[in-house]
Amino acid sequence: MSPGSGVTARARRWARLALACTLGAVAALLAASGPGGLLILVAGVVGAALAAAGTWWALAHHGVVRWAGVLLVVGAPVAVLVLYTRAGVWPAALAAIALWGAAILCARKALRQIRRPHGMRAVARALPRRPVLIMNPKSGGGKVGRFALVEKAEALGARVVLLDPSVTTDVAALARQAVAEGADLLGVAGGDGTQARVAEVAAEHGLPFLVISAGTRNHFAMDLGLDREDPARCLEALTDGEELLVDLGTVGGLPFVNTASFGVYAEIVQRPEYRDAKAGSALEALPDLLLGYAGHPLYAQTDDTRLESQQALLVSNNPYAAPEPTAVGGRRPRLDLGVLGVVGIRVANAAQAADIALRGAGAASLTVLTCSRISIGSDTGRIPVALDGEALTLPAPVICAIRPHALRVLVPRGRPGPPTVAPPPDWRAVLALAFTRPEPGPA
Ligand SMILES: Nc1ncnc2c1ncn2[C@@H]1O[C@H](COP(=O)(O)OP(=O)(O)OP(=O)(O)O)[C@@H](O)[C@H]1O
Repeated sequence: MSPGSGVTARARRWARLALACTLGAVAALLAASGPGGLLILVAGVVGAALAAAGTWWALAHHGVVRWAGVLLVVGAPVAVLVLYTRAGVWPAALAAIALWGAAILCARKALRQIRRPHGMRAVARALPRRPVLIMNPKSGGGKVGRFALVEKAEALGARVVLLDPSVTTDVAALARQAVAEGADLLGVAGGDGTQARVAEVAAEHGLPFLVISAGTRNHFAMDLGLDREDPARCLEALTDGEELLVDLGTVGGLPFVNTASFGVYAEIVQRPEYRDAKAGSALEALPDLLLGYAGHPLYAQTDDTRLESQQALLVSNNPYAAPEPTAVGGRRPRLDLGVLGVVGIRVANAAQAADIALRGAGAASLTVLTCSRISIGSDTGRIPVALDGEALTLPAPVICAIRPHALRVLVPRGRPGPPTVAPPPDWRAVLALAFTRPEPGPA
């Protein structure tokens, strides 16, 4: 939307406040005695760049270099604070940082006012009469038992199929059998990988699908706006539900609901020790993967863009709001835009890591785009993929695509809704907003 359309007086006030705070931050820098303002600015930027470079050395190396990196991550911000104090500029620095923070908050608030209402639109549907729910008793460390999901679901008239934790069950086959026996809704209490496999069967048969947030991470449930603290609340959809029509991603013909990750992260989750000691195993493996990756880089081709020598590629079912590698636990504001989100990462040294810390999604080592289809290749015959966090390898090239509005998801009408997303502020839009005449509001 252009800033001129639908601009309200309130949006303009927030935009002007954002600009006033920005000017205030600049004034605080100028007010610092002598070259103090420049010192604050330069020391701040250098400190952030050094901390990012330290992060790179800590992740991409072993031994002494790793420890030197850790020292830099901790030491750089401390050194900046000491410098501010010794130069007597800390009050000005504090004021500048506080005003800059306020400017960003106001800018986001202004932009939120002009954004079109963006929740996914739910429609009323007849409630299911023969729902079948597949539950994994081991998911989320035993949430099925802890929240009495079997008893609660059966009390609402659902048939529950409990997975046997001692064997790996083909859940798609179970779901197909349930459909053959007359199920009119399929649901899963389990991790996102299991959700994807059963969701595909539901989509294939045009049946509604119920997501029960009984996994550990529950990213799909989060972006659907479901309750992640109490999975039992997802069952309310069986008696008071409505439907969302969402997209499904496919990788080499396999379904995914959140992400397909190629490269460094995919290599880490292939390791058998990953499930038991996730952080430790990742730290052990990262140096080889990051620095040794030159041997088998990834390349990718969309309809109009080619990406060369990528270390990691993250393909998501709809784009993330803040597509930066530092935006851990990101969110997708919508799951029904009919496009894949793609983030390509190519970091070879500490300077490029620092560039990402300073410029975020604008850094040269990051590529952020959306597309409806992407082909991913490598000079090896098979490519490791983490599909909704689960490890597999697929023959290259791997084709990722989106199936728009393929899945009907039944959600409770009283769901909490997704947490609000704060995208990075677009200052050109804020500037335009601040000086645009507001449109007359409704009577
Ligand atoms: N089809 C299956 N049959 C039997 N066991 C399974 C099946 N799928 C997963 N498991 C096992 O169940 C456990 C829980 O996995 P699941 O992915 O459901 O939840 P989680 O790991 O707690 O959540 P998340 O996927 O969010 O990390 C794992 O040990 C996994 O190996």
